[in-house]
Amino acid sequence: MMNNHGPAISVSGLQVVRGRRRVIPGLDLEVPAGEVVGLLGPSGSGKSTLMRCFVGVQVVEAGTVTVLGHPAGSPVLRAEVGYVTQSPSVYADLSVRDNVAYFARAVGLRGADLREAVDRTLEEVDLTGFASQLVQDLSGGQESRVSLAAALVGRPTLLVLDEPTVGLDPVLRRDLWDLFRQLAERGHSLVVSSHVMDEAARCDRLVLLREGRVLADLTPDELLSRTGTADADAAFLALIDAEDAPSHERSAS
Ligand SMILES: Nc1ncnc2c1ncn2[C@@H]1O[C@H](COP(=O)(O)OP(=O)(O)OP(=O)(O)O)[C@@H](O)[C@H]1O
Repeated sequence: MMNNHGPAISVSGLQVVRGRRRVIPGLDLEVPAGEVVGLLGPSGSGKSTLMRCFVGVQVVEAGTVTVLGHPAGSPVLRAEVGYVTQSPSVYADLSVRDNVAYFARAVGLRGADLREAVDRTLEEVDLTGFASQLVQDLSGGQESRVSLAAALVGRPTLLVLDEPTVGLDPVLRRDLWDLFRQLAERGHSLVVSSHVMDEAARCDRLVLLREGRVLADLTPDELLSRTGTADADAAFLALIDAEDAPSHERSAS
């Protein structure tokens, strides 16, 4: 794991144009190291685009994105940043184990270290019983866990996970969030996007995006106390309503 004493990610003056739309008009953000940071926001608010900037696969119009002290996408970050997109990124005609072993090899693991890392990771994503099955014969939720295992196996310093719990049942979702927590306790940094507001409570920090802007950057407790609501869904709606209210109403409340 890379030694880095600064923030996991630092974004300054970021602007992104996709198609003909300025989908991120100017964004500043600091993601602390060693925490689980939830990236939340409505569909189209820019979560995936921002994650693409973190991993250096998005063309940016202006601004800087610094990851573990290096420009996003630098070759030195290749084994340090794990990224799981919304669409599966594994090989359908290989077995679960061969897929995970392939990604382990790609980050330099060999021999007994490789076997141990693959076994441990399959266990963590609850796929040990499916190790020899071809990916094309798995369910959607199982396949997305193979993608997660592929990103996890090299124990990257930073994990960027785009909606990793979509399509999973409540037990698996809970187990994965427990795993994210354990990884953060061991010093890894995680950025996890989600539509599911009840997952917000499991994060150390929340970044709420709206139309490519940071609407709020706070802890789950701060979110609830600032909005006076009982759950993250209601809190998010309250923040949006507050932003949309005419300014005289906002200052009166
Ligand atoms: N390839 C593309 N070309 C043009 N516009 C795009 C492209 N991909 C995304 N966009 C636009 O960029 C904006 C942000 O999209 P993005 O996928 O980052 O949002 P999101 O918050 O991840 O959404 P969701 O939760 O639905 O996945 C949207 O307005 C979307 O229409």
